[in-house]
Amino acid sequence: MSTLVVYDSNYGTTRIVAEKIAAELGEGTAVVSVSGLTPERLTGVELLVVGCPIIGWRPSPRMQAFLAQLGVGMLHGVRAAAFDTRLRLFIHGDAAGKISHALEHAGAHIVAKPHGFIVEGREGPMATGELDKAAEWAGAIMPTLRR
Ligand SMILES: Cc1cc2nc3c(=O)[nH]c(=O)nc-3n(C[C@H](O)[C@H](O)[C@H](O)COP(=O)(O)O)c2cc1C
Repeated sequence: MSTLVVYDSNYGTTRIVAEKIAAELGEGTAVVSVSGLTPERLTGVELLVVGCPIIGWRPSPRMQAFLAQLGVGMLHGVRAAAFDTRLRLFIHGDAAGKISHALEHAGAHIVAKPHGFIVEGREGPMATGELDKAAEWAGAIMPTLRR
């Protein structure tokens, strides 16, 4: 299966989560930054996982710009899931849900509930146990692919 993890990251924390998820999804899973990425890179991808930090209660600007390039139906036949990294705030906003919605709008079949992983501070690191949760979240995607 052709699997791609696309991430955005300002301080490197979300990249670490993306790499953890990719490792869980199996050998051969590619991990790419959203910077400079064009939708053409998604051609042939069967499983797409997308994640970024929450910035100002929504997906990071680079991720928003990428998602805006996805045309309706462009992800038809692609299975997809989304995550974000966020602070432990009372009002933290959301990126994972919004990414998931955008992927679905582009035609993807969503295979996991959007999930937010907690960072300790703006520049990271991940809060204790959150990388394990990321691995668990990714691991739960695999059985859905056999359906
Ligand atoms: C300008 C700015 C705005 C942010 N806004 C939010 C926010 O609205 N909600 C939240 O939970 N975290 C917010 N954060 C914290 C980021 O989510 C955090 O920096 C990110 O998870 C770290 O991941 P990274 O190392 O991949 O950049 C903000 C961070 C920055 C720099």
